[in-house]
Amino acid sequence: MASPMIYPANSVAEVDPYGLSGTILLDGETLIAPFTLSLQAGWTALLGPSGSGKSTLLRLLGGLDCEAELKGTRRGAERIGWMAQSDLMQPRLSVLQNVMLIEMLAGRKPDRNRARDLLAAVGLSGLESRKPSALSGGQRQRVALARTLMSDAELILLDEPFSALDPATRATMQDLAFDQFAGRTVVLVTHDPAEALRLCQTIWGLEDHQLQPLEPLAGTKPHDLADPALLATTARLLDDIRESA
Ligand SMILES: Nc1ncnc2c1ncn2[C@@H]1O[C@H](COP(=O)(O)OP(=O)(O)OP(=O)(O)O)[C@@H](O)[C@H]1O
Repeated sequence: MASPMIYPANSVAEVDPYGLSGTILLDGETLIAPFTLSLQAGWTALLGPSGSGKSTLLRLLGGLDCEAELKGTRRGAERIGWMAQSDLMQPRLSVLQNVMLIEMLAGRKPDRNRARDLLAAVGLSGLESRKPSALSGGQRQRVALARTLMSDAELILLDEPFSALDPATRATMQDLAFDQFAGRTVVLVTHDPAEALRLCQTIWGLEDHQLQPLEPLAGTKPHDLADPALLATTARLLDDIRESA
């Protein structure tokens, strides 16, 4: 039998470095009641209905500007990889320049070959010189994903990154992101129970101002789309969500 892993008490912060705890207030009212969110390497989902506060929680975790206020503590990263719900495309820049934008803004020399490779990986080869206005919504979302994949930050925050994609492309992009972000700490905001179960080792449900742990699906991620356990657990989770709505 393998001996248990023992961490010295003062190394806890290294093991579990990111998190958020406290209460989130919006206009003086409780948006999210007292909670503790502690993040480990790997994928964590924030699942919940529209307006429950998922994006707000993600923004606060990233230390980004927000209407809401955290009464509590944040353990964030110095640098984050951030994919917003809106694609944040710069309309005057080409697709390729948009993929390299974060590096350019940070004054780093962008890796043009990597940006091209990532555009190919998201299925957009040949569109490098187009302007964002000449792309479909799903194509724009894939440009935004390629831009986030350029990040070498340890903490990656994804706000509904696959929402505009057709089911086949969505699964391919989920697999790509899962592969590319291996070893990092990823927080995924989603409405989709199947997406959360397929990718995430930890799932938090946000509803009625409460953040509560939900049971993830055991086994190696990402789960096959046709995995019977994934289908059955998704159906059960959807039923639970509909019952509590
Ligand atoms: N800029 C803002 N000013 C005032 N209230 C805001 C602002 N942005 C969001 N809110 C409010 O904060 C609450 C939480 O919004 P948030 O965007 O975090 O929810 P969400 O769960 O991410 O929703 P969705 O799934 O629809 O994106 C909502 O009641 C929303 O109306």
